[in-house]
Amino acid sequence: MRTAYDVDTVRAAEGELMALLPPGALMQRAAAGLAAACADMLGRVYGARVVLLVGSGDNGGDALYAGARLARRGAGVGAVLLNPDRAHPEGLAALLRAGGRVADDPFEVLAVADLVLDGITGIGGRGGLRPDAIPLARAARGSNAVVVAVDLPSGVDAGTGEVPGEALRADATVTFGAYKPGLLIDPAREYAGAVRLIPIGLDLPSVPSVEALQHADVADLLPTPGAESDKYRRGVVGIVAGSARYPGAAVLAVAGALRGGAGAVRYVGPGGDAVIARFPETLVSDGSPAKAGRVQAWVVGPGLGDGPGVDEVLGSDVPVLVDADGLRCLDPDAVRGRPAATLLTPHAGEAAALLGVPREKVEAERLASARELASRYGATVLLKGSTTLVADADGPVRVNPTGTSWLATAGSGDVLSGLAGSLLAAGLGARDAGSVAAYLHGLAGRHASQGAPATAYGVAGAVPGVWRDVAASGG
Ligand SMILES: NC(=O)C1=CN([C@@H]2O[C@H](COP(=O)(O)OP(=O)(O)OC[C@H]3O[C@@H](n4cnc5c(N)ncnc54)[C@H](OP(=O)(O)O)[C@@H]3O)[C@@H](O)[C@H]2O)[C@@H](O)CC1
Ligand SMILES: Nc1ncnc2c1ncn2[C@@H]1O[C@H](COP(=O)(O)OP(=O)(O)O)[C@@H](O)[C@H]1O
Ligand SMILES: [K+]
Repeated sequence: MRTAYDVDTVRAAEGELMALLPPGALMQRAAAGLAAACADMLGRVYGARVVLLVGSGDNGGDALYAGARLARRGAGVGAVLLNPDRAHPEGLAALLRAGGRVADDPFEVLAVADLVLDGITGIGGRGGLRPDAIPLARAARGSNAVVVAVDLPSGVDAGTGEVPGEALRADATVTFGAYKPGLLIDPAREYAGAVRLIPIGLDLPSVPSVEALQHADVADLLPTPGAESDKYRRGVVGIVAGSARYPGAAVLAVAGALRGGAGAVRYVGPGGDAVIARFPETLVSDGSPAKAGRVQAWVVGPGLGDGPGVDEVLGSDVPVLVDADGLRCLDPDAVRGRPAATLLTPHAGEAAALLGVPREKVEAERLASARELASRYGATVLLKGSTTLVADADGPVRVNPTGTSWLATAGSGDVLSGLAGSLLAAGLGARDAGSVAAYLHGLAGRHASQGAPATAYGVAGAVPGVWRDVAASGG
């Protein structure tokens, strides 16, 4: 599991450790790791031209000490001090002793730099870049240099992944002690580039604020039939989806559900013929969900239009996943009062409609939006998009790292809902079902696409191969 901690937790852990160590030791650990990472990226340090963007806090101190280490190895290091009177004094002295210097003309050195270290702000930054830093960040981005953010790209919000103004775009981020949520959640994640974690010995709590499943975690959660399993014991998932206008959504949701580990898939709705034509193993009916037979979980909504079934399914006593058209006019009280888990799977537009805010606000504030929805509905919320989040009202939020923007194709959300519903029927809790489904779906998107446009149907077809790969990594 990859874990990320909010700023207060990181500061508390740093404080405890600092009390046990000689002054400055922690910053030296950070700077040593940072300098080593920069040396890797440069390949050859001797003769390399390195520019440090130095703010007024300890983030700038890290950059100055790392710059001193690179200068001692023969790099030409120039520091651009955003606030010369407040630059970290010991760090600046170390740089000057090592042969580094303060740059006279920032834009001149940035234009020819091989590597730029962004030490403007770290976890102490508030708001976006200030006006004096904006042209420097742009010049760094516009140069041929590798741009490396120290701890965080300056201007992003460490705790939430929000980018409140302009921020520095890095090729890589070297972060200290722990991932911060902003390094995993968009839009900030995009500014961070490839993230490298330098351990500095922090003692962190067992419960993080954000976590991301990795192969081995997913392998442990995948349902696997045992000797005594039969199709009912493996779980039956019911799919209420599709309409005369959107018959394909029924096929795609079933396609996902058949790959999600349930022992059987029941389809209820007007798309039975289309479903059977593609998937003869589906149990289809066109009556009401209650008459379709027992299921262990329902999926309701993909391509449903104004079709019936949402209220009836919500009235059942099994876990329910609500997606797409099922999310329109969803009554918080009806969801909150349910005796079993409810998993809502909106994209940003649907989440915005539920929250009564513009879509842009949800996209800018993904973590807060998912949490707010989860709390309003007393449900688990899977907020789709470039980074998919799975949130309950409290506890760690899961962020999915596997997706690809090729998944932004019509119908891929239908496949995801079937997949997640099937995992619910197989017995996973809502948080696990949502995050495992997002993980497999993201990888399946990559396999189906391989850098070219993918179809939603192709994504569903790629799930078994991904499942095998992931299962093989389990203990
Ligand atoms: N603690 C430790 O043990 C370790 C900490 N480590 C390192 O310390 C970093 C945290 O350092 P920090 O607390 O000094 O804060 P930091 O991020 O440098 O920024 C604060 C300064 O920036 C300013 N400022 C604020 N917003 C701004 C803006 N938008 N644009 C421009 N300026 C802005 C604000 O000043 P103001 O002008 O607001 O008075 C303040 O002076 C952490 O990220 C890691 O790199 C590592 O060495 C490991 C050990
Ligand atoms: N830029 C992106 N990067 C990664 N994944 C994305 C991106 N945009 C969309 N996705 C994923 O693609 C799927 C689209 O789902 P959805 O918006 O419901 O589409 P549809 O309604 O057409 O099925 C979701 O799983 C979402 O997370
Ligand atoms: K920084």
